[in-house]
Amino acid sequence: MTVNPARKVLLEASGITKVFGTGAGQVMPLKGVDLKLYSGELTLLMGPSGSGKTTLLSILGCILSPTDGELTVAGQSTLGADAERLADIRRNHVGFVFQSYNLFPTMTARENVMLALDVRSKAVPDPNADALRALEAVGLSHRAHAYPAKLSGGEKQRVAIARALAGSPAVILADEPTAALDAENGRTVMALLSEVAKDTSRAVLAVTHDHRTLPYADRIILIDDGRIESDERPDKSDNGGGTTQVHISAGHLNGGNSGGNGTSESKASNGNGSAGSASAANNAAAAKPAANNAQAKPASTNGNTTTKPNNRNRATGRRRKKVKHHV
Ligand SMILES: Nc1ncnc2c1ncn2[C@@H]1O[C@H](COP(=O)(O)OP(=O)(O)OP(=O)(O)O)[C@@H](O)[C@H]1O
Repeated sequence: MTVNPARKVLLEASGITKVFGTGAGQVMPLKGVDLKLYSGELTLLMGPSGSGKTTLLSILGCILSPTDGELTVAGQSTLGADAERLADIRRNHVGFVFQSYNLFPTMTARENVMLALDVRSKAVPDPNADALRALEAVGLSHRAHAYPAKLSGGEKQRVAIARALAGSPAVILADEPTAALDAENGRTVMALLSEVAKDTSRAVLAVTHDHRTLPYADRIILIDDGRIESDERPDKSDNGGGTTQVHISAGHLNGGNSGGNGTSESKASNGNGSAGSASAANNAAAAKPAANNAQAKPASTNGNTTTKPNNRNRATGRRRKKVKHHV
């Protein structure tokens, strides 16, 4: 696959290590990760359970600090940053999308998006108009006044993407964005993320176990035991029949799916995966940053984990993730 020579590095991680605990209970989920995310690209991060994906995503999103190594997001180094500075970088430069959507149930789609604008620290003259533009960008302006309970799973995830886009962060990080969705909605959401990633001022990284996401990737990174094992740009070729073949030479794509050792080839169909909204995705750039520094947290979770017993996602049967939730 050809690489756009004009692409910019929007996130750079160098020598990232992470240690949890001490003594006999110590674990090191990341062992020196170097990674750059470029503008205009959708990158997938895949790997076996426990390989460090969530920990890495949390560090890249300035939720966790690395034990060692340096992270630069949109030109801002986090080296030596205290919690407040990290939060500031996160609020202004990172948008998150979670598998469980994390919408406030008592707020409409528009209000959920406006809330994200509130946490950005630049002023927005008309947050209402900006929120509506972000919803238009994901094809949901007609659902602006609907409450989450009245939205389908796919619509909820599209609202979550609008929320992530609000304020035009440089980096969008998605944690298993299709895991709770059926095939059609999963394709719609991936097509939308793929469109979102085409913006030349934005990079998108999605952690996923879902092989249905492969056709949308510009780049696939495999992590295993805290180290990057491979970093490839899939050979995307459309056979003309609406099926995109994605070829990657990774031996352990994880999730119990690809199987085999040594080289394997993953193929996935994207069908016609139309994101009715996708063409307008760039318009989300119009959703401008806003005023106060308040950290919005989902009321239902108090900003923390939503992991529940037997709370498994529809596509993989895996337990829902435990990454802290930030708007
Ligand atoms: N807060 C923590 N304290 C101690 N150990 C942790 C903590 N968070 C993660 N770990 C450990 O770090 C390792 C990597 O975990 P991580 O959640 O990053 O993996 P993952 O690739 O996201 O896994 P999965 O696909 O199952 O979600 C695991 O061994 C996990 O138990």
